[in-house]
Amino acid sequence: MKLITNPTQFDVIVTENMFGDILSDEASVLTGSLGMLPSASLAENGVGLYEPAHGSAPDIAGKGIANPIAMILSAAMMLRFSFDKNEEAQAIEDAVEQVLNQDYHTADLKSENGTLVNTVEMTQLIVDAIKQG
Ligand SMILES: NC(=O)C1=CN([C@@H]2O[C@H](COP(=O)(O)OP(=O)(O)OC[C@H]3O[C@@H](n4cnc5c(N)ncnc54)[C@H](O)[C@@H]3O)[C@@H](O)[C@H]2O)C=CC1
Ligand SMILES: CC(C)CC(=O)C(=O)O
Repeated sequence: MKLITNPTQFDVIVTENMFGDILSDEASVLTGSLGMLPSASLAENGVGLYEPAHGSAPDIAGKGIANPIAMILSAAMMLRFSFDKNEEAQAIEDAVEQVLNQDYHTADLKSENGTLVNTVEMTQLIVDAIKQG
C-alpha cells in the first residue's frame, strides 16, 4: 500500500523475484505508463540484462501504438552500465526528455494539448533529437 500512497519513501526494495515482479508492475503505473520504464538486471561483473519493465503487450500488438520509450531507455542503461558509455546514454536520455517536453506522446500517455504520435513516429522523433544533439 505504501508503495502507492507514499512511493518516495522507498529507494531500494530488496525482495524475492516474484514479489519484485509484482511490486515493480504496480509502481510503474505511478509514472503514468508501463511504457515509460526501462529496467536492468545487473551482475557484479558488469554483465546485465536490459529490457522494458513491461511485457509483450499482446492486446495492442500490430496496432503501432506501443510506447517505445521503455525500450529505448533500456538501451541507454545498457550503454551506461555494461559498456561505460555515459555520454551516449545521456544523449539518448536527453533526447527522450526533449521530445516529451515538446509534448509528443503515444496513446498510453495523456496530454491535454500535446501531439499524439504512433510507435514509429515517436521513435523517429527521438532518433532525430539524438542526431541534432
Ligand atoms: N519483463 C518481462 O519479461 C515481462 C513479460 N511479460 C509477459 O508479457 C506477456 C503479456 O503480459 P501482460 O500481463 O499483458 O503485461 P504487459 O506489460 O505486456 O501489458 C500490460 C498492459 O500494459 C500495456 N503496455 C505494455 N507495454 C506498453 C507499451 N510499451 N506501450 C503502451 N502500452 C503498453 C499493454 O497494452 C497492457 O494493457 C505475458 O507473456 C507476460 O508473461 C509481462 C510483464 C513483464
Ligand atoms: C516472469 C517473467 C518471465 C515475465 C514477467 O515479468 C511477467 O509475466 O510478469
